[in-house]
Amino acid sequence: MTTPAAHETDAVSGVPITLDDVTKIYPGQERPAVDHVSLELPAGRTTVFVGPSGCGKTTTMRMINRLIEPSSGTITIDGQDNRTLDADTLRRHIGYAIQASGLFPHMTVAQNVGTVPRLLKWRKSRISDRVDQMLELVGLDPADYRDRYPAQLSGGQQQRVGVARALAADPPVLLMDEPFGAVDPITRASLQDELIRLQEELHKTIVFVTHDFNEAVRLGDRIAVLGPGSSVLQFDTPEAILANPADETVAGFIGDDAALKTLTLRRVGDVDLGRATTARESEAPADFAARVRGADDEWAVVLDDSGRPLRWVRGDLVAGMPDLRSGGQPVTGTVTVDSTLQEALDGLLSTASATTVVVDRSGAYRGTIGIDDLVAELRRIHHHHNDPGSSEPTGPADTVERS
Ligand SMILES: Nc1ncnc2c1ncn2[C@@H]1O[C@H](COP(=O)(O)OP(=O)(O)OP(=O)(O)O)[C@@H](O)[C@H]1O
Repeated sequence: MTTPAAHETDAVSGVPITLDDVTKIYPGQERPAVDHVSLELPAGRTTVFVGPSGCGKTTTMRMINRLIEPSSGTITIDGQDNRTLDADTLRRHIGYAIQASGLFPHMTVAQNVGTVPRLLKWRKSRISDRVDQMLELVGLDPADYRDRYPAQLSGGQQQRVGVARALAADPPVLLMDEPFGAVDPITRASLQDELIRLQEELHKTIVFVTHDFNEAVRLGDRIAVLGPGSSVLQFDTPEAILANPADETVAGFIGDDAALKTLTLRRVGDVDLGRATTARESEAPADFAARVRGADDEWAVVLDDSGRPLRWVRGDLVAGMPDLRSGGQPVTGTVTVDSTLQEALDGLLSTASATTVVVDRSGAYRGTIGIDDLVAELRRIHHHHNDPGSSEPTGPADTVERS
């Protein structure tokens, strides 16, 4: 197995994990909790196990770091059978974060985060530096937090410390068992954003267990939808599962809003932007009116002199306006190229023009997205995943395959 240090300069620091025909029958149980499961988890990617309570997600995950021993089958980590790895090697290679953080209540934040480095007998100064580095990574000021006890932290802060602890020895693999299950929805969303940011930087092989399909869509490069005995009902990119669920059970798990969930996977920058007719507010209405008539636009956009969108004006009313410094309706709900298409949908639902204005990072006008553009994009994605012969590019799904 390659050591974490050897990966430091690589784009991908994670390693592949393979489950080959793995079964777990708990003592005294007739039915296997995990029944002949085979899965290949790609290196440097987040794979989410999602499925109903009791289907065997946790058991499957815990067999990877041997907190649970399989009854039969083989699990390899970077090609090596995990039964041949001693406890220290497993600790060094696999971080583990669980629901409600699992922090030791009698230890400070610093002692909690330093748990695995201490077991690995790192020097004190190295542990201390690493603790500070990890706390900064998860957005907690070391000076403020390292000496607190878990009870002196909010639920979200505890989860951050849990993630910092799991990452402390820089393991290529990170197992996360419903790590954000015990916090409120807003904190949960911000922890999810943080994990996405961390993963963009770290490229670990992450295995993430959740009940929540929305969370799976948000975090997963791949989703394994599991049924009873951890049977793999579907294993694919979130987009492919949403566009083409393998069966009724998977479709039921997705819910009725597959299209809305798909919109969360695409960015505004992925689609061709529309072009509204625009004018600076210092311009004469007559010139603007002529351009709007030429383009046959129902709505047009007035920009300030720095190019930032100010107001929507009705095309047929422009000619009668005394100037462009007032009138019309304020442009609201703008999005940037980094926003999701769902955010664009939210934006356009709040405007009379049913169109969202897209701005760049400085707030200057870039283009528009209308409801027709969103419908066309959804059709394109659906067509791609339901027509194997199609060669149209699919953005995120292709990105996963390429890199
Ligand atoms: N130590 C144990 N002894 C006997 N049966 C167990 C044991 N641990 C789990 N099980 C059983 O194995 C099955 C799978 O449990 P597991 O915790 O892996 O499911 P899960 O999908 O993670 O569930 P949840 O989402 O509710 O956490 C369940 O039926 C559970 O009752």
